[in-house]
Amino acid sequence: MQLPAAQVAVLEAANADDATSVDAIAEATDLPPETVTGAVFELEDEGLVAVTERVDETITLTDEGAEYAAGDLPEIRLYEAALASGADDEPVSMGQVIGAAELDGNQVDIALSNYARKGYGQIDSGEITADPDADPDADAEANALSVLADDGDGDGESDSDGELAADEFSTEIRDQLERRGLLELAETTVREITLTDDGVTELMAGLETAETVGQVTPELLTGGEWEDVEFAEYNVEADAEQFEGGRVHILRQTADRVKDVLVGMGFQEMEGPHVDADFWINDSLFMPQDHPARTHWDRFALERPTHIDELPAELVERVERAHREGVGEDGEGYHSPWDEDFARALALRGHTTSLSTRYLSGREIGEIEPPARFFSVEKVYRNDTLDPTHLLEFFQIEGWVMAEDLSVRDLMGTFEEFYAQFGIEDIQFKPHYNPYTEPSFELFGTHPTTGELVEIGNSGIFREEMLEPLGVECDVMAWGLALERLLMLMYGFEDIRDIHGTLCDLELLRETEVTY
Ligand SMILES: N[C@@H](Cc1ccccc1)C(=O)O
Repeated sequence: MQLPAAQVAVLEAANADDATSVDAIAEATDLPPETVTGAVFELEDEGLVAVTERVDETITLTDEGAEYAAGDLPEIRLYEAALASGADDEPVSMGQVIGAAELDGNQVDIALSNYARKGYGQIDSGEITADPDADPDADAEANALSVLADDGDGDGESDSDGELAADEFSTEIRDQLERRGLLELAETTVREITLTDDGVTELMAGLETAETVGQVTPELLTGGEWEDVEFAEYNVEADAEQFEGGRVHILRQTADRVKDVLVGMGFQEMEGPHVDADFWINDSLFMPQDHPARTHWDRFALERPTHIDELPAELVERVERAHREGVGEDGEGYHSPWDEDFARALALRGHTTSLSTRYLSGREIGEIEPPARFFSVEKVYRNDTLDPTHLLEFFQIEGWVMAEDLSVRDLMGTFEEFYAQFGIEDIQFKPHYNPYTEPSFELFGTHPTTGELVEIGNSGIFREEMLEPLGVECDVMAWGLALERLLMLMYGFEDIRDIHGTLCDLELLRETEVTY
């Protein structure tokens, strides 16, 4: 019988009396396990081998688990230090015992949260006692860790007796250690094969290797050889190693989706600099120069160059006048200093409303006639403190609508229409204050898992004091929404750092489907 090389090798390595695992065959034949698995399925189809499958659970120590297996669990170190300082007699100060146990950082928390649970003693108002009868040698978790560490190759089988290490301690202990992040459980499918009677017969009759081709190469094609060779068949059902390919980050995918939605609602995209003059970021928005958001604590200034070369002189003059005197008959300015040099300072933009003022001023694409709608989905930078809902940079969904007569109903209706496209139907509004809008509203949505209200944006109708110097004569309603917060509402994660930075949740990034 003629068979492809891999199948011949597998048949020769298999046996009629004992089941042989795919891994053992791979080792014996020097073929990759995927190739062996493929060949095994082919041979099973041909009736030459019988295949059995079972799911094995393997246990591996994490780095932290291995560290404790080699040394001691933090709670045991705490207990031993407590004993050594006489805490079995009378309570001793926690600080002293922690120091003596040489526990650092989060190991202190780990020790404290397991100490009383395991009966090593009590911790109460800064003092610790040690139970003289507790026995670290009988600590089931420590013993399970050392069984696993002895296993050496970490394949979940103890080397000495070939039995599963998992059987040597209870599932409660195993689950506890998994919760503590000291071990990882994984399931693998083990396939074993035996030769069938037909398989034995064919083997005895002698096998020949058929020259099959697994891959089409340029040489095969150009030389015309492809016409004569026999191609190996694909088995699309065979297990294969899983490769995690690159993919577009869900934040970027959602940004693209937001752009599609806004374009669908008739908006045009704005573009502009990440580093801009304070004039465009703040002054042209009627933001007083002594506003707290303009202090060096909040903004990322530029060291080189520090100032923009040029600002439109006439516009600067009008903006300055609005700041000093206000606009219109009853107008009131800020009565505070206004300095052009301050307006020329460069910084990373803290909002993309700088793009809106650039476009509204007519400097970007010329005078804009109503009705008009513009948007951007771009990065902004703020010197905030990092926490679960704040990053130093985030994406803002900026937008504005220019028309003759706009009201708060138009603003709210636009948000309802926009968010509904992402399945968010319960937007709430709260009156707010911005120097450049009147009225102003903050937007809130409900977090899908915690049920908490999450601030998702800020909006309003631009004031006369801002629009008049820019030369805009009709109404403009505008907003800045946080893309990351929209994502939180869509996918239910609670910490923005799950999708950003070194602590991000890779599984979430790999598996989340951006649907709309
Ligand atoms: N610039 C505001 C958003 C906003 C834009 C336009 C009008 C009103 C509000 C912010 O960053 O929070």
